[in-house]
Amino acid sequence: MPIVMAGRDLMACAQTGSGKTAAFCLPVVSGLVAAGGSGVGPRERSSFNRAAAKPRALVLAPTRELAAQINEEAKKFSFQTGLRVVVAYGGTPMYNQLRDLERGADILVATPGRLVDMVERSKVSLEAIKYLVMDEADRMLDMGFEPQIRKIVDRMNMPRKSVRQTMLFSATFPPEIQRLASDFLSNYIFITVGRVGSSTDLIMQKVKFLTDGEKRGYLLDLLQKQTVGMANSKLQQPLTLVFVETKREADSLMYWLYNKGFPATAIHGDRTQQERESALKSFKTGLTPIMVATDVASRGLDVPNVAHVINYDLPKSVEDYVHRIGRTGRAGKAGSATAFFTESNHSLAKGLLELMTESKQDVPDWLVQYAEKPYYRGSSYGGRSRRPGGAGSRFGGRDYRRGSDYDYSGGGVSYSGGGTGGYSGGSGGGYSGGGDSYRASVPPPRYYPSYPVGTANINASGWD
Ligand SMILES: Nc1ncnc2c1ncn2[C@@H]1O[C@H](COP(=O)(O)OP(=O)(O)OP(=O)(O)O)[C@@H](O)[C@H]1O
Repeated sequence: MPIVMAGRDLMACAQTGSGKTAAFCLPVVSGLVAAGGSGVGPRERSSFNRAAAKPRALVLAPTRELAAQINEEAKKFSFQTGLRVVVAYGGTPMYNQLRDLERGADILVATPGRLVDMVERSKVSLEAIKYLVMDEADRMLDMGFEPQIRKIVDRMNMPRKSVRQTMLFSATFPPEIQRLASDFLSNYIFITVGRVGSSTDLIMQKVKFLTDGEKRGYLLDLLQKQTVGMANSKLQQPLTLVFVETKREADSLMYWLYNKGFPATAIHGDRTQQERESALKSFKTGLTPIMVATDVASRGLDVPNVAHVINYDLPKSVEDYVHRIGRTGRAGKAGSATAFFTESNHSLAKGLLELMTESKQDVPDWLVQYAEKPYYRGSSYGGRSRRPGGAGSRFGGRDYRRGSDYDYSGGGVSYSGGGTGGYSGGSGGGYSGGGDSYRASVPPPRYYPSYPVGTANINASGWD
């Protein structure tokens, strides 16, 4: 927050569920209010003589549900400030969103596709953007989203990077994505809580070796074991999120579970937006305490009290695994995660082993053996991710501008100031950027909390 409030660009990496939303919402709201929030964002007549909203802050998110969630949070944070927060995402008719925009927008939360559409229709102008936030920034910039993001940032009249302030947030930041992301940032500070891409050790991780044919039976066992009897003698499932690879499998598993007596719903990209939202709602409220999901639900979603994340199919990269299991163990609460590992997940073994070891989990011997066995990279490379398995480079995955490890001995917050100028933190001094890299001989100033105040037991000791 102090870095953003000091006007610096920022690449920030902190574990899932540690409160990144507040970390960007509060300083943005504060900055807009300080700049004289009018309550209605400035607007102008476009060439079609229609009002174009000119938000001063833009928050981009990769999924519609996440955009909706950030919108809700941003509204809370700007309560009684007079600022208007508006959301724009696809899958729903544009009409209501446009009506909302017509009343002005100070903060616009959007998914990239719908935003491009609105800018092209002259409903939104990006020329007044002062703050640009990319949540889940590595996903925003991976192969799927990069062209749209470049279009929004470079070719839609947005102020250039030294004029606007740009902030990227995620729990994971592979070096390749950091390199790409730095195109959008100017003289930025990179701050991490814990190691880049690590998971919180509030999550108890287990991994089970299975064949594809054994998965359903084992899933049923797990669900039966965790079913608890309630006082009114009804059986109750704790909230359980089951990740699968394909949309078809999500539907098929949902029906199968339902027929076995487990109330389940499904969320994936082939369902209508209305179906997606009602699935999420019925999961959140516990009506269907089991939700089968594809990666559309892997990032950012904050459902309180998810007790168990099951990776029925493991994802292609360790980064995706970190985000998926991060749907539990949020805001200081404990959670558990079970992964079904099959022969075809070989490429993930090394990264998974490193992650589990680092977060002090019990690692089965067979996983160690798999991690040591060579595998053929070509066939296991999975579409979207830039790297197979994510193995290896994750732990080199700190600030890519630095050649070597720069974690402080305390293991908590690390940061490095880029470029010139640097940032002069408040009390205790200790940090002034100036130059490409900074290796502290003193702990950072108290100015940098290691994790949100009031959140307990998050795995980042820091100096606070
Ligand atoms: N200081 C705090 N004290 C207690 N709870 C907090 C605090 N900050 C955030 N929270 C709560 O923690 C939860 C997780 O926050 P948030 O969704 O912002 O996490 P995140 O870091 O963005 O996670 P992800 O990487 O999964 O997107 C939310 O329910 C939020 O309300």
